Amino acid sequence: MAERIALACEGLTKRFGGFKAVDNVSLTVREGTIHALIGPNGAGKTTCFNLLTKVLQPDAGRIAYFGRDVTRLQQEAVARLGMVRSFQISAVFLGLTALQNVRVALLQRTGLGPKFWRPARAMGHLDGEAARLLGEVGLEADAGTRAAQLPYGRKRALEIAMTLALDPRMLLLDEPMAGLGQEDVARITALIRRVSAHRTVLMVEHNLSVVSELCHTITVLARGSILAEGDYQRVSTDERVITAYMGVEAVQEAA
Ligand SMILES: Nc1ncnc2c1ncn2[C@@H]1O[C@H](COP(=O)(O)OP(=O)(O)OP(=O)(O)O)[C@@H](O)[C@H]1O
Repeated sequence: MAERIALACEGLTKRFGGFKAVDNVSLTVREGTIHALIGPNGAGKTTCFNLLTKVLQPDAGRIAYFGRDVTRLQQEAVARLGMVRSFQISAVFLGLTALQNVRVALLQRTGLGPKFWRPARAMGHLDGEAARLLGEVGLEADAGTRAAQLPYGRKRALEIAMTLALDPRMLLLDEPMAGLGQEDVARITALIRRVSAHRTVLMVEHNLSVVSELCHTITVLARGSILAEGDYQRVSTDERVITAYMGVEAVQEAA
């Protein structure tokens, strides 16, 4: 069977004033793979990710999701097509329990988001599904715990459960390991691998050992352009990639 392309962009460009933060980037994310966007600081990863996730509009280029042109669609519209950017920890309601937070995300999927201040009884039918999603991320025992009380790694897992509540076919994760300690990194790595079964994942990630362990394809950006692409073995031995990373380190050391 022919391999399908989940997400593709062509000639993606974004300027801030006269500066091109993303310069003519074309990449394809194959269905069912975990694909990473890496690169030294200031490479344009976040800008590129924000373009792909519809937070920013490109100045040039086009984006296709499963063959459909989504370049001009809003974030909510692409989410309805199954392309979902992860909830940020800041989007978690700290005063609500883990279960209630997932319920809020489920309401968003059903289009009832803005009306979620409704009697608890009226939302009870969502609790089964919310509990199942908490189980999927290993938080079943924390269903009744207020999000404020959850340790950071568990908040990250809750964030993933809330993202899964939107029933994504493709997950877009923005630095999922940021701020996590060693043990949590291992847990969240395993969790992403688990939830990526039957889904496609694109992630921006600084932690290269996680990238090497988890990702099938890696796109390396530097100065807004693609420097190299391939599996970890290939990109990590690419002279241009080594120079790009070392160059930045050398500049930082000298500063
Ligand atoms: N809103 C903006 N206005 C002006 N310049 C911006 C803006 N956003 C990003 N830039 C610039 O674009 C370049 C790429 O930034 P971006 O945040 O995309 O890089 P990055 O690879 O994600 O970096 P980091 O790893 O440090 O997060 C940087 O030089 C940055 O200063």
